[in-house]
Amino acid sequence: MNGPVLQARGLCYRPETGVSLVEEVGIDLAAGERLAIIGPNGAGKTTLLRMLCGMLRPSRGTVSLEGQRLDRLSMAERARRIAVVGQSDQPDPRLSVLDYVGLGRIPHASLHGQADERDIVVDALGQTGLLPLQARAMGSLSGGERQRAQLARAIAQRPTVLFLDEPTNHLDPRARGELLEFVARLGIAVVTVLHDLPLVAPFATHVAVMDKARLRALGSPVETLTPALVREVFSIDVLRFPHPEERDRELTVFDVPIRLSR
Ligand SMILES: Nc1ncnc2c1ncn2[C@@H]1O[C@H](COP(=O)(O)OP(=O)(O)OP(=O)(O)O)[C@@H](O)[C@H]1O
Repeated sequence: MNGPVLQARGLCYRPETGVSLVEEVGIDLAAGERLAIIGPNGAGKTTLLRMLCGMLRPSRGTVSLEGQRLDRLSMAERARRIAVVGQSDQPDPRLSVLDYVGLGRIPHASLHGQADERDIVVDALGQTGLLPLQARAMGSLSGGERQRAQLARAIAQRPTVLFLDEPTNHLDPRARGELLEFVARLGIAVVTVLHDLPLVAPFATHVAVMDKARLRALGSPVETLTPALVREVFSIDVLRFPHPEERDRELTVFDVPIRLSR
């Protein structure tokens, strides 16, 4: 399809009591595009993500999935087309990794044969490197392994749009890059909250910069991660240098000052 797979118009969220947490956000995402939502703590990133994936009803505005209003789709239809890996997901610690990843197939259960279902689950385990751990209990996994299992469950869902909230939490630096590379290779539309600024440009095709409940900028990484905007929103400097060994690469340094008095 040519139009956006995910479209948001005039999204606002204001709890019954209190100030607005998200104001007037509009977003278009086409198939295969990857949107990183960045911004300081408390800027409204997770609130925006939760509205985009249908977990939170906007106070105003609409979200559409492949041209259909999200709030008019049945729960089953949403579950077939949207997968979410949230920050506070608490997988049942007694489930085996295999059974947990298999939960991703529940929305599709009546549509395929048992053998196909099992192949899809095994494929998701294989893609995330979890085949050797498939018999382990979820409660016995390390933070990084659990993160991968959650991603495997989401992949097994075969969604149109994948939503991730800080997916690189709990992962070491190398694993962070590998996870995002893997997600990018899926080729589907992805929306992720990301705190790892150095990984934003290599991963995302689009960046939404949230600050104080508002969309401060929306565009490509080059358009949005400018030194002026990064300084204004995050209060840190961003510096770019030619890579000393690879001629076509630039190194970007986010200069986070830790000044200890002696
Ligand atoms: N239901 C709610 N009622 C009142 N305030 C809320 C509610 N949900 C979130 N907040 C507040 O709204 C602000 C934005 O929260 P949100 O989780 O969207 O921020 P965030 O940008 O994802 O932050 P972080 O980077 O710290 O995870 C925070 O100050 C949070 O405490």
